[in-house]
Amino acid sequence: MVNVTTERVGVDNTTGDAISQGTNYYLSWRNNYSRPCINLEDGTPEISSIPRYFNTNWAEKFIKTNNEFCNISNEDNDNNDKSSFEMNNFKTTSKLLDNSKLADSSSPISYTQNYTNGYLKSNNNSNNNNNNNNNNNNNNSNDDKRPELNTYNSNTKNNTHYKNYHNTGHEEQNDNPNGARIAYNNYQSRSSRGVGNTNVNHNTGSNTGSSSSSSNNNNDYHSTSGSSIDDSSRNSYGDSNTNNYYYSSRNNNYDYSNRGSNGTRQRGTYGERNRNYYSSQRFQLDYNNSIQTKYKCENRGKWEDNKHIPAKKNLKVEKYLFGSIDDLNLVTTGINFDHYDNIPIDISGNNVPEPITQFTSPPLDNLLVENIKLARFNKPTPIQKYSIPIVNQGRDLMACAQTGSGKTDAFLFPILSKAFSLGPSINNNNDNDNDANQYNKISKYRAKNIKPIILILAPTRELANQIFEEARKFSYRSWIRPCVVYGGTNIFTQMKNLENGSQLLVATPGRLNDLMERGKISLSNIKYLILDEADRMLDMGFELQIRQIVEHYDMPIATSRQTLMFSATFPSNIQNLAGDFLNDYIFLSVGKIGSTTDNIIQHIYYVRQEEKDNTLLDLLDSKNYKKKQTLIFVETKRSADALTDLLIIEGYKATAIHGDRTQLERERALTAFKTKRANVLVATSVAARGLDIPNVAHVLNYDLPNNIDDYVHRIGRTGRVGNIGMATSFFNENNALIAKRLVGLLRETNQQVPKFLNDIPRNNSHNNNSYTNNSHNSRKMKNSFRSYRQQGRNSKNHSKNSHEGFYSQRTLGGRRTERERDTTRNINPKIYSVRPPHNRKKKWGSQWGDSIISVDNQSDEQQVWW
Ligand SMILES: Nc1ncnc2c1ncn2[C@@H]1O[C@H](COP(=O)(O)OP(=O)(O)OP(=O)(O)O)[C@@H](O)[C@H]1O
Repeated sequence: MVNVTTERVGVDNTTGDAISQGTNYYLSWRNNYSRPCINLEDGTPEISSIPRYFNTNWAEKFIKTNNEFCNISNEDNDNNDKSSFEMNNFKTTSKLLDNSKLADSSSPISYTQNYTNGYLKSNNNSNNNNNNNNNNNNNNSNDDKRPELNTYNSNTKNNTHYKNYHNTGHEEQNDNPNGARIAYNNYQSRSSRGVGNTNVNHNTGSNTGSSSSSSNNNNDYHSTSGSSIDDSSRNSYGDSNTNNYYYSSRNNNYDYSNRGSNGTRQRGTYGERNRNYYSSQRFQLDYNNSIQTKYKCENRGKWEDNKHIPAKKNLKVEKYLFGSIDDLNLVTTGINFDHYDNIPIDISGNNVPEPITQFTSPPLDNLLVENIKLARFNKPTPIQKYSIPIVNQGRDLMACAQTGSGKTDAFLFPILSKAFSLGPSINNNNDNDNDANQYNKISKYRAKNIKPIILILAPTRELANQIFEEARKFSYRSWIRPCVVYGGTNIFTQMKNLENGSQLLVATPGRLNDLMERGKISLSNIKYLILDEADRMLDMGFELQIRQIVEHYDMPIATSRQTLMFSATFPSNIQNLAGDFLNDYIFLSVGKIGSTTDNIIQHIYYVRQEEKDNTLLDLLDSKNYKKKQTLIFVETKRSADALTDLLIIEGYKATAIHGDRTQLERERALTAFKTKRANVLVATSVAARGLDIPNVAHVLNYDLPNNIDDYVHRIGRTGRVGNIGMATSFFNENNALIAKRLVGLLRETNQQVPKFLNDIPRNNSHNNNSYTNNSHNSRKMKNSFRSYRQQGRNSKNHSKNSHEGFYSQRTLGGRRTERERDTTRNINPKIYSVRPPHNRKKKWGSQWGDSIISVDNQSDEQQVWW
């Protein structure tokens, strides 16, 4: 049963009067409590039961047809009205408004992308009845449904409102025009048990005084507390929580206990998650600001009469782009920066030019050198020394250099410098036109002025964004306008932004293909094609998409463009494949291919699967790691959430980034970590490559990857540009496949190799199947692990930081008591974002659950979205 049903009723969009069916404008609400606001039979309002404001104001707003979008407001409501409703931005597909389905509790409501920023308020005593009625319904409701309307109605009790309420379980950026009244609530919206919701008031603080504020609000923490309440008996908690954080914690605890041990974390998640919404208001603001600035903070030069005319300096923009010297957000070079000069260089190809030693003009453009100074780069890194003259000479390049050694600028500097001095040169090459099929012609025709000359492709959204930011920095004052397009964000906004022209486009392959299919961009003018993380871009996951971009559309052929590929790892099979896209290229490798920098101190600990949590907590509390910015890698999205929950419960400022979070959440999490508002970032492999996060002191592989290259990229998030970093990995039987390569890598970089890794039979770890197939070796390996485990158990005083193993003090001495945990929580009540557990997806319908890929070792573009 559902409690509120909707049905189409014609409404005059200027007067708000209900009119007969057949108009373009529909709106419909009534609750099934047989007090219809609107007579559904003939579409006319029943004046007696329709609140006045429904007639006067709602149509002033935007009420759109076909059940897609309604924006209803009762701004005239003077709060004395009974049964007042207010809803904003209610968007749904037609099925939601199918009355018969809604009325039928046994048939799941199957709609897609149902999205509401709903806002509902009711001050009517009689709604209490309604509410009770709803409670029953809610209790009986089927979890397989997404009970938007249940939830609405369950909240028709006194003084409740929702803001930015997203029914389908995904957080969404709210573009609710109500400004300050925006707040978030996700979890309740999914709860069909909505009684607890009735006392929730989601208040941002800025909400005070708005007509939507109700009596029991005006405190950030109140919303926190209420939001995790799950049954009616807790309403009183909700009430008393109004202004008190502590109670909110108690509510969460209460939930935990009710859920049993397994549910503890889940409820924790909900609770924390809601807290996050409010504590993260600032994140949201930051995000909005940055989006706005992203498009506004420009200072463009011109290309006129075949001359580059740089724009005047703008100190504000300069500060925004280059930061100040004490800016936390900047990565600064470390004490070992000069050691880069000692790394051996391997270079092959015809006519290799001499490396440069300084950033000077020539060979670089004057403006670029000025910008490099603004970025406070004193001298080039080895990869930059070589790549700048190579690209200047017009050569293709396949380059491999250690993580954090400045590869991004190694391709940006020379291409920007060339673009600054050469200007836009329209590609008149007809070869490509001959190849162009009908589709391409259409594409060219429609893609009027969006013809970038530089295209940079990256595997993840965050990396694409980062490269864009770097390009924006170094194209300051120039005629080049960088743009970025990636999935998970509004494609129309991106298209609109592109319409202002873009000479340098950074993209993830999926989104670029999408835009190409829509004919929004033409690649006919591309002079430089760059694949960052090239080995990843050419492996099985992306190769097809890259081929599509390079070969299917109107991009000039390899001889008519310059192609550059960069990565820290380059397996030889991928090198061969890369040859397809390159023309007479130079191969450059700084240091050993696929190796890591010895600025990273690597520890490998033997940790049994079931001891990982405790060991992690011990580690994070230990002297060497305490309060350091720590990036933790796990294998799956689910475990990322679970671990983040645990850390939050234990009082750490933790947040998570993985492919199941919305882009907004991902960006917020990253911002929180970068600005040290969160000290721990739990990530899947989606954050393994390319991300340049300042001050990551410690990378922790809670789960080791199966592939050594992934390991190299992951630990490469620390120890960048000459800084010292620390990487710790938990190793156990599950990681046998990586053991041999790991030992090799540790030796190569002069790290201590733990005995248990040495003990693993040689031929086991490098062949994927040997561990399982070769029973002799398999037994040998198991024995070796067993004796090792035994040794750990017997030795309670085992050194915590021994290279041989890490035995959790918690495991040896017992877990922390509940009280200890509470203490931590109260001392450190600031909680950061996590996403609710994934099982909710399964809960909410097979259409979601079916499409979820649980192992997140894939990048964005590969993930299946609902
Ligand atoms: N010449 C330089 N002097 C000082 N800092 C530099 C220099 N070149 C680059 N950097 C800075 O070094 C940091 C790391 O650079 P970048 O992200 O390009 O590394 P990378 O080699 O691409 O790493 P990864 O392999 O992880 O992608 C950035 O913050 C960048 O601004």
